[in-house]
Amino acid sequence: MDSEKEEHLRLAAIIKGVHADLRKKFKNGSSDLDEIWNSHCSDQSVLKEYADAMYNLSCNHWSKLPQTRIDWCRTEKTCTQTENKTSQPRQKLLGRSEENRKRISETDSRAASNLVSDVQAEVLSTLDFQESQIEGKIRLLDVGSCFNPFARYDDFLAVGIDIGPATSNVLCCDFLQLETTSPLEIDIIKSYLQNLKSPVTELPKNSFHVIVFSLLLEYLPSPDQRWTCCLKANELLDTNGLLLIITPDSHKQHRNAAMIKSWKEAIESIGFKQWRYVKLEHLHCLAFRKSAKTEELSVDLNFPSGMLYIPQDSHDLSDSTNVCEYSEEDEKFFMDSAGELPGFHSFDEN
Ligand SMILES: C[S@@+](CC[C@H](N)C(=O)[O-])C[C@H]1O[C@@H](n2cnc3c(N)ncnc32)[C@H](O)[C@@H]1O
Repeated sequence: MDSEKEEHLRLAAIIKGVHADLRKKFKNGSSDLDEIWNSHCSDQSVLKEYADAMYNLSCNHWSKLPQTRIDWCRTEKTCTQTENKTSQPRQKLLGRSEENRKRISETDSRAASNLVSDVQAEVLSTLDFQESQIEGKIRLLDVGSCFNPFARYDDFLAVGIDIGPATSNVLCCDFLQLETTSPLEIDIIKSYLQNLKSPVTELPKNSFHVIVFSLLLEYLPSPDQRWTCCLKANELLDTNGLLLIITPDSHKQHRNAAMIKSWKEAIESIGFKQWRYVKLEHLHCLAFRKSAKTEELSVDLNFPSGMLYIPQDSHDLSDSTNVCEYSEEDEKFFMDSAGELPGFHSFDEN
């Protein structure tokens, strides 16, 4: 095994170990979820080791994958309109009305990927847009940001938050504990966000055009925590804002289709409409548009939390006492990701 492959395995083991350890503690039920979570968030050595491993994997290993999750978030029709051949400013895409959503979805299914074709650009140019435009940069909150990969793009005023930041441009914040406060006037939001300091304990409602959960939800051991994150995203998004969820899955699309359907149903029940869905080789990428405020909804907001399940939730870890067991899903994601690296074939070929 060459040294690059060994290093990938070492880093992947750190990530998988933290996920598996949290899941095991949660399933053992020896202490309650809040206690497990608070103790995890105060374990600086584990958070730092995880952050360094994730940063290293993302920048030195996975960035070689043909299409990364960050590219997907930035791509045309997801968030911004790169290489736009239309006369519409890119920010206007976020203000698209629900009427246009259907027409654009048809284009999406034809495209099946995020490639910007002339045909799509033509279709986009014929669309009318809502009056409301976004002035200035797109305000983007990257939850579980690790190293703020969006900071280097001029399109965004990117706020990266994480319980264990890997870089200094990410603010310390536990999204699960974050309080949402009254909305701010539009002309002061920008300077408010630019002047945030660690630790961030509160953010004003309706402040963001885009919220990103990239590989965040599967870090959390309980569906209730995933649910809390989605409810909070609704509160922090402006009307028509986008919630982008990226979750790993190296299986073919149909394998976890029921899970994705369940997520869609759950998230749509709290004031979102699915805007876009793409299955990349190793990832599901989902975009939801905020269509209503949670306080305007009559549904029981605690009802569908179990619908935000992941396959790992149902794995039985009860027999494992000291050893952290990795789920099949974790294993496949990391193996396949490494398999994409230049010079790698498969970990099975030893
Ligand atoms: C798998 S990493 C993903 C990092 C980055 N988003 C990416 O796509 O490469 C998950 C990140 O979520 C962070 N995280 C988990 N729970 C969090 C929470 N409640 N609030 C803020 N960050 C959290 C972890 O510390 C970790 O950095």
